[in-house]
Amino acid sequence: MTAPLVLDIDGTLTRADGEPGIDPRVFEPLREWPEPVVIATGKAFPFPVALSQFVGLPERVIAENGGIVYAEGEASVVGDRAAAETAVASLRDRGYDLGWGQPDLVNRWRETEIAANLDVPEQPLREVAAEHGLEVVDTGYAYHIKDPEIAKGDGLDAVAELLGLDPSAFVAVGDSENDVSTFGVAGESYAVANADDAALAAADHVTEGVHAAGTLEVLDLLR
Ligand SMILES: O=C(O)COP(=O)(O)O
Ligand SMILES: [Mg+2]
Repeated sequence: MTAPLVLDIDGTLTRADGEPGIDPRVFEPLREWPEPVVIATGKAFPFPVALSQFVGLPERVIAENGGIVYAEGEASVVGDRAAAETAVASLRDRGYDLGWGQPDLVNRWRETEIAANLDVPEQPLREVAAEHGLEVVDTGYAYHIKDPEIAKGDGLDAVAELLGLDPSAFVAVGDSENDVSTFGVAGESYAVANADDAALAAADHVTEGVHAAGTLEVLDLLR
């Protein structure tokens, strides 16, 4: 039976062959999906909006790990970037930067948290985050310096309410620790086979395929 979907981007809609980018095989089934499709990502707000528009989906997005939620024409911004900025200032004092170079397209449009490259040493990053009451979430694509009270799962509650749906009606697919809260809110959850230990442990099911191949499996199962 089809169900509303909540889908992560990186590691989940990405190409199964290890090449960069979204797997184009997901475009058509998502565009034709008979129920709402919510994109829930750690990326800054413009990225899931653009993905939705290019695929031809109504924009229903959870961005910045729950920091920004948009659906049915309504946006809400939870939290602000200022605390993460002060943590990053401490990081710079210790001689490190965010590792993206300039211009920094990862953080340029980010409103509620800041992301660091995985090349940045983890220990000083975690120390400066903790000094400012923040956490570091490792998505396998970036370290996110964020408010521990903000999570994709709360974003799903908010989007479901805007859609007039029970959050437990959703089927979730994801690949990393930033998807664990989504798995807790959705009624059914799938980790793709490439998922990290936290996502594998939290999911109800694990797909055979990696990345988008795993997500396509879930779509086939539900149809
Ligand atoms: O932005 C990241 O680090 C990962 O993004 P994702 O939540 O879509 O996997
Ligand atoms: Mg991911």
